[in-house]
Amino acid sequence: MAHKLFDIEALWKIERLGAPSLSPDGAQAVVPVTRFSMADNNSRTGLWLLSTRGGKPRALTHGGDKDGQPQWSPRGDRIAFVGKREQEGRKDASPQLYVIPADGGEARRVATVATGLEAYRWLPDGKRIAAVSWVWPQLKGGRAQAKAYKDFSERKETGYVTAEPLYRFWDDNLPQDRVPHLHLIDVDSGKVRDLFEGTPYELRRPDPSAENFDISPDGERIVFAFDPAPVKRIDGRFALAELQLATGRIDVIARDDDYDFSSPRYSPDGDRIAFTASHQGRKHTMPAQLAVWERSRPGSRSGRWAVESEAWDHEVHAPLHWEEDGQAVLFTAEQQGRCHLWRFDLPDRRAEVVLEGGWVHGFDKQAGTLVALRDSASHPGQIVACLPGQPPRRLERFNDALLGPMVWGRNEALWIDGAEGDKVQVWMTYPPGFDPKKKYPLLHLIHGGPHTAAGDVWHYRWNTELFAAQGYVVAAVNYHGSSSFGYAFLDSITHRWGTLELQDIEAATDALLQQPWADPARVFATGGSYGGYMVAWMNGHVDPGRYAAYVCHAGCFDWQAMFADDAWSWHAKELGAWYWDKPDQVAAQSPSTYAGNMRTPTLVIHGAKDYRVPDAQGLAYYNTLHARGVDTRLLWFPDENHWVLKPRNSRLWYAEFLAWLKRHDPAQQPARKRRK
Ligand SMILES: CSCC[C@H](NC=O)C(=O)N[C@@H](CC(C)C)C(=O)N[C@@H](Cc1ccccc1)C(=O)O
Repeated sequence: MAHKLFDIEALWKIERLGAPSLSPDGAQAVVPVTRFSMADNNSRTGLWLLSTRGGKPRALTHGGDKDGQPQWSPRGDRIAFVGKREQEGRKDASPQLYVIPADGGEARRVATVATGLEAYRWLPDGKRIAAVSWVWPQLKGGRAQAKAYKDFSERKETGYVTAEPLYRFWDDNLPQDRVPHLHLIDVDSGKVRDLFEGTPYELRRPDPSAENFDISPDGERIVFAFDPAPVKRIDGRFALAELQLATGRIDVIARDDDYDFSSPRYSPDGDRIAFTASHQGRKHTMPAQLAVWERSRPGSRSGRWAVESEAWDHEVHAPLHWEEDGQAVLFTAEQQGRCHLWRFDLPDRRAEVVLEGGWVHGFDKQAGTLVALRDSASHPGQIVACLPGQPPRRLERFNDALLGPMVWGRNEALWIDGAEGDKVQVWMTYPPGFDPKKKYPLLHLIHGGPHTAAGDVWHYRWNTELFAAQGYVVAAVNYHGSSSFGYAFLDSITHRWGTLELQDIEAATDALLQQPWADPARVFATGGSYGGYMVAWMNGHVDPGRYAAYVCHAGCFDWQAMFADDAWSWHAKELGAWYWDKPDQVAAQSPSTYAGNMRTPTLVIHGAKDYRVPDAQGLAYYNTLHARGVDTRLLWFPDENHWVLKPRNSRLWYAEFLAWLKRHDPAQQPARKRRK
């Protein structure tokens, strides 16, 4: 068999799988599968059925181009999903809810909601669905909403007016006069009722998802997380409320102004609610922990809550999933650059790994069968099933024919001595056929966050295998501040951004340059977002010549100007000051302050739709380097956000990135230039 090197064309041919939903008997999973076209520069998502008992995957939907969020009905006869389709001559202007028989057939639009539908959950009777739609809260009835939506869509003005502190998020201009309400939809008649109409309640505005609410097993109540503050901010502290479906009555059941609550899930008997609680009053960096609210007595509207995982130094990720016996909760959590699926035993307050990562991104469990979406640094997402007493087994081979003939680089985690005398983890990917007796260039990929982690995970935008296939030894340092190494490590950089992280990256460079394969003239550092901040910081702090070139993608350059972004209050907490109170403290943590030292060639990349790190940051850095006569180049995307997501733009991104490294790699210069 001919061996091929992994490249950008192959990367975009990968079929990307989404989170699975299981049938109630656990026999089948439904998953969204997205295929991209480099030629057409777009993607289509369809739904596939995978048997957990054996048998080939079957395509369930064909009609739409973005069929997502599939969920099996409680009786197992139907599958709901959200799509934008054309049916009976009517094309959806906004995403709508569809149902399709689980054994195949035609999908049917359940209802037409002018304001569109997003996240949803089935009610246990299988006849109703609770779904989120953004509505004008002062209006009453679907007709008034539809008229307002039509007027808004057809208006000729493009300007937005707002007095909100949270008016955009990532790349989304949050619809300033609309708020996310829960609606109840009758699946047969298509009748829709706004459950929050006439109340002050709304779901969370940034990305309202199905994690924000849950339906009781008897179908009589809905618990949801809401922000009790009259003015909604990005760092709101959420409480829990319960709605009685029969009467519409809403009771606040858990509120503590020191805590932020999220992701409530009813226990199988409906008398307890698991949720995540982050002790924001103690510090803004506090992780989400597992908490449980317990009803005072069956049927009661009052209860008490407690944090259950306080002694377990891990952040709990939603979704939460109760085990059938009500004794334990499943969720994912990171540990040392991996993300496993855990089972947290409530009586013992003890966590154990149920499915190891790589990285577990989504899962479901029904009737004793578990399915999960899992990837690693050496393969993209795969669906695996765990049947009782059996090892995990793959349910599909979507990408095997494409990726099987490729030669892959080896991945491993090393530990080095980093800042503060701490051991620091470095994820390495070596070029295919790596020979330690030969010389190789070293490429740092510096992760963002800062409170995220590089790890055993498949990345489409910073793909370590793709860079390794180009001959680089790739190093991704989990510097101080990274998640997955405990709270003290994560919080260690607060109010002193840049310092410990730089020591860790430099310590990794020192340690790797000791290796016989490392070529000291061919060391590069690149990063995105907070990783982009770090390479700009390095340009101002590290002697020129140590790194041959940098690549700064969506990097933060000046924290005062970063006040224009969507998360402005969060930076002030991380930096330790508002810029008007302690301008020196903020300036001391800004790369722009050290511009006078910057001499290393830098490729600057930014997207104009980036509201998280506005493109003025990248442009200011690029202009600064020009003004200083430093070799620089700008790759600017008018239509991309914080992340470059379109196939053609991604191909351009990788091409420019690699060309920049090559241009500054002494071993890749024409012989005449090298002799000079
Ligand atoms: C409430 S704001 C949370 C900020 C978040 N940090 C997480 O640790 C974040 O957006 N960080 C940016 C940089 C920041 C503007 C200084 C960042 O580095 N983003 C990274 C990492 C990331 C990925 C996914 C979700 C959140 C962060 C990136 O976009 O790649």
